Amino acid sequence: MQAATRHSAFSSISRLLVFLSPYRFWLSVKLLSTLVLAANDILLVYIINLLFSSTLSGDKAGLTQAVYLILAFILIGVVVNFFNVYSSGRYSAAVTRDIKNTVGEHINKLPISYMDSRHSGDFSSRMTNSMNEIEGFINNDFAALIFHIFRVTVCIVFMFYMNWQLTLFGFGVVLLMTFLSGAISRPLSKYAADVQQEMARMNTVVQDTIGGIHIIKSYNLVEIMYKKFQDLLGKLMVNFLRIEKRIAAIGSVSIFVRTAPLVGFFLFGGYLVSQGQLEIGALLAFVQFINYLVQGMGEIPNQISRFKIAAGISDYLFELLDQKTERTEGKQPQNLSTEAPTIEFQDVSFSYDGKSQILDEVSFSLEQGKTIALVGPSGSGKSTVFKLITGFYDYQGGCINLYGEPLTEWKLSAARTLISHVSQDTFLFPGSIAENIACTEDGYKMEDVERAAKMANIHEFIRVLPEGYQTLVGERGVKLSGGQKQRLAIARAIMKDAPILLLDEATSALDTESEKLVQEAINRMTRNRTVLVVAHRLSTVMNADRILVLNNGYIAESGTHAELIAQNGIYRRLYHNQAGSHAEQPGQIAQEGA
Ligand SMILES: Nc1ncnc2c1ncn2[C@@H]1O[C@H](COP(=O)(O)OP(=O)(O)OP(=O)(O)O)[C@@H](O)[C@H]1O
Repeated sequence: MQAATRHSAFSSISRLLVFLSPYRFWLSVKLLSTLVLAANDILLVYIINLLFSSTLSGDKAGLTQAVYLILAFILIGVVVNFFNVYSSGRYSAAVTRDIKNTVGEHINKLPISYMDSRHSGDFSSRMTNSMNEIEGFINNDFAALIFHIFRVTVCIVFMFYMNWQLTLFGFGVVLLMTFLSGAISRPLSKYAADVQQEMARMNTVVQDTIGGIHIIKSYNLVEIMYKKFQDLLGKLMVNFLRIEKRIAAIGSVSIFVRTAPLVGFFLFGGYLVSQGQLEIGALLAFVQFINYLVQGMGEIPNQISRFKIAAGISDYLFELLDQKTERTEGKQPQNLSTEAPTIEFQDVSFSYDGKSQILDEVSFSLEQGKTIALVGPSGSGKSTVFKLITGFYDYQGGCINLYGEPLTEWKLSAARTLISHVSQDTFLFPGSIAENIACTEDGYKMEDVERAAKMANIHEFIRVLPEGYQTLVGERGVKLSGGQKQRLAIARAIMKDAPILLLDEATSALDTESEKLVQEAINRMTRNRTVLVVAHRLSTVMNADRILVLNNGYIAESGTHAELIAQNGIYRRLYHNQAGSHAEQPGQIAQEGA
């Protein structure tokens, strides 16, 4: 996993603020109430001063005024505190929801090339752990920082006004503390981002373990996965401890900062009172100011640490938002040419990593209504051809045309409406069988779903299930057999009714009955469609209008079954290898290496 690009803490936090802007009203209530609460604390100092001065001088009017002010202080505290807490509750949940929506929407638009380079656990970690931290920050931490900065500033102004010598002493300590806590808290953003990454890695291992539990158990890999988990937990602990150590150090500095000014104050303040240069009421007010000051000086470094942690986490979260999304503009499927080939590759070259060439100037043309079978050794690039047609990856050389128009000019989602892709690995959404066949956001008609299921030879199986089409399929369809999943995928493609079919025939061995049902379903599905098939079944290969043999990234042979057998090349060898070992069975032609 790449580390998130580090920005300055302020620029990272300013990205969060953009999400706060729709909730300006409640944010303003939070800020205003925070300032009023800080001002109320200053009012308390005034009340203390007034109370003592009036008591010592016997000023009854002053005493009455002090009592009224105490009542006002309590009333303001109660009412404003309510709005202070309520307002942040109002916007923080909404902001978190908005950020999650934005990030979630962005993830959906990210190109497959980016998704392939990440693990799904990484995405879920960003959506959960990172979001919890950010919610805490916008709910409380940033307002606490403003509160203390404001109160400390006002305190300093008043303290200078009351006695500048005593204030200067406190100031020296403040500067020392700021320097120390800044130095200590600087690496916190980095540690926080590291912790998030460790957490993401842990999610990844947990997801892998759960997803692959059958394989893990059957290969006795439980110990290995557990060890991986333990290692990551260990690394996480190290990072947590580093953060805790820093926070503890910051806490120790805070204790020093709390006590040092007080000691100095009492010595120097007592001297000034004894000299008659300071009133006792003013001295007590000064005590309270000092109290606020040291509280602030203790809290501000902590809040700055939280600020830096939040900045590190937002960097990590927003790194996703900085990724370029797929093309959303371009040609729509209107007035499709009836003459142009459905799919045309013109000297297409492609590499995943910019180093090893997977396709090297591949050219072919698939006419409307025809079937081309792609065969070739494992890893020769057959599935990659599909990925390029569906626009999952950008090719580096040549041109791919759909209905005579370059793919690069198509709106990608529009091009995909023309394509049904049946892959080897059928993904089943958590939901009912009917929903899995319909696969659409819009409503669907049950008779259409049933018609597709009948054509795919899966209707009889579904019909006898206790809940029929409403039966829920578990995560990744564990309750269905391989053949049933394949037929469900075929029903899905029939239901989509797209003119182009990309069919990656499953290589998993099926029993004869299941094989027959799947083959019938494929025959019905491919009728009247333009088909590009990665073929493993002999019947599919032999019935194709043309066969392309991919080898080492280029098309080594091309022709009908009869032509290629006559050529005495790779195809003939593949065919005879297979016919030799599976003379009576279809299947596995492409996998039997050349
Ligand atoms: N996302 C990816 N990133 C990097 N390399 C990849 C990626 N997907 C596939 N490859 C590599 O590209 C090459 C071609 O893979 P591809 O899946 O297209 O082969 P294939 O002919 O379909 O193989 P098979 O018949 O085994 O499914 C392989 O060397 C594979 O390792």
